[in-house]
Amino acid sequence: MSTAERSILARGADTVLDGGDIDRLDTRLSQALTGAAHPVAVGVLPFSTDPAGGEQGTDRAGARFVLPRELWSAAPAHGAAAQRATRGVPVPAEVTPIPEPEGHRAAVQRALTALGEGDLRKVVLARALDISFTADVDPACLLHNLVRDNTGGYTYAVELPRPADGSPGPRSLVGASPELLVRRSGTRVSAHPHAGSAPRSADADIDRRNAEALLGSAKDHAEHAMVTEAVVAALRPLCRRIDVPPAPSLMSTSTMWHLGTAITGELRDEGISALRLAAALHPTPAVCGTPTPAARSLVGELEPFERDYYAGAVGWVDTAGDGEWAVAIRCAQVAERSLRLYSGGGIVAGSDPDAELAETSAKFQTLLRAMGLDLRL
Ligand SMILES: C=C(O[C@H]1C=CC=C(C(=O)O)[C@@H]1O)C(=O)O
Repeated sequence: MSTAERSILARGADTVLDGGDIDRLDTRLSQALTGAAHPVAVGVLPFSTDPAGGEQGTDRAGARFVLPRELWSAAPAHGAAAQRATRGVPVPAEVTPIPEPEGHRAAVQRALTALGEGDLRKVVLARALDISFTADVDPACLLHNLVRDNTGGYTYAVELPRPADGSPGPRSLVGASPELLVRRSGTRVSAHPHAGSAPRSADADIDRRNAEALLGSAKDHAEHAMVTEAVVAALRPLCRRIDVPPAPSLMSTSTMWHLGTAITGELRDEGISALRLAAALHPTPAVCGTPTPAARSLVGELEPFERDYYAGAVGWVDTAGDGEWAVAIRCAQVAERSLRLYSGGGIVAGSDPDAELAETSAKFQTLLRAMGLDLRL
């Protein structure tokens, strides 16, 4: 994982811990970290934290932690990735959107109808893009280009567990997320939810106008406020002090503008690890919706694919319980010759199906650019 502050590189596995139950994993992790070669475990959480996920014999994506054989913590990696890597990302043979653009518009329309009927106030709907290649994709090459293009945020690559269906070959999740789920350093806790989006433009005037329109959009502020409220509600009982800016700020990546709120607090109890904090917050309405159960079930009904690790979290935790977790968005699952890209957006009252489709297309560009692909979707 590479951030604006540092990069962490973990290689090889001394111990691997799999499973769905985060509380049990947290306990097993602190035991395993005692006396480990390195004081850090790196890991990935799926979108669905169903306790059966990752258990033997089930095909649900589960949490996974690795106590690495080798570990380096270094300065940000962006300087070292100045040159674009071209080998390792072959020419695509076939591109399949799931669903087709019309299907995503229809799903947004159905979500808008659902918003008008019950207590649902927001749901995040995603679509996927399957790309097959004639040769293997090198995740390291993709990671290199993502690091090069994204000097802020959290750029990551993590190996995933083998699926229970017996598919061969390694799989990994590679992405560049702007969003901090949670960071813990001693008693200090931070979260930086992002929600509300507009595309960047190469034309400086259009780019500025897009940013201004986002800052002035009541719909985007409402969409954002639901995330901030949920994050504050989850952290407040755990904190003796919590600081929340009165309004979101304009954030940017190389492809998107967002509204973001930097929340900080002071934990009451240093006994709660960064992993337990991540589990207390996940899934926020930035990736699921409000209220969570109704949104989660609508996601399951309307999205024609499993999210697996998309919209989960990627991060690390150390012996002291400190750690940093990014929301696993702007990512692709890489499996030898195939890639699945994911992109989602929040639907609230006032959302427009065409604009939502365009927003997911713009968010795909983070990965497509790193692959050197100029695909208009
Ligand atoms: C769910 C995604 O983005 C989230 C983060 C920032 C802005 C978002 C939005 O405006 O909808 C999403 O909540 C994604 O990129 O797949």
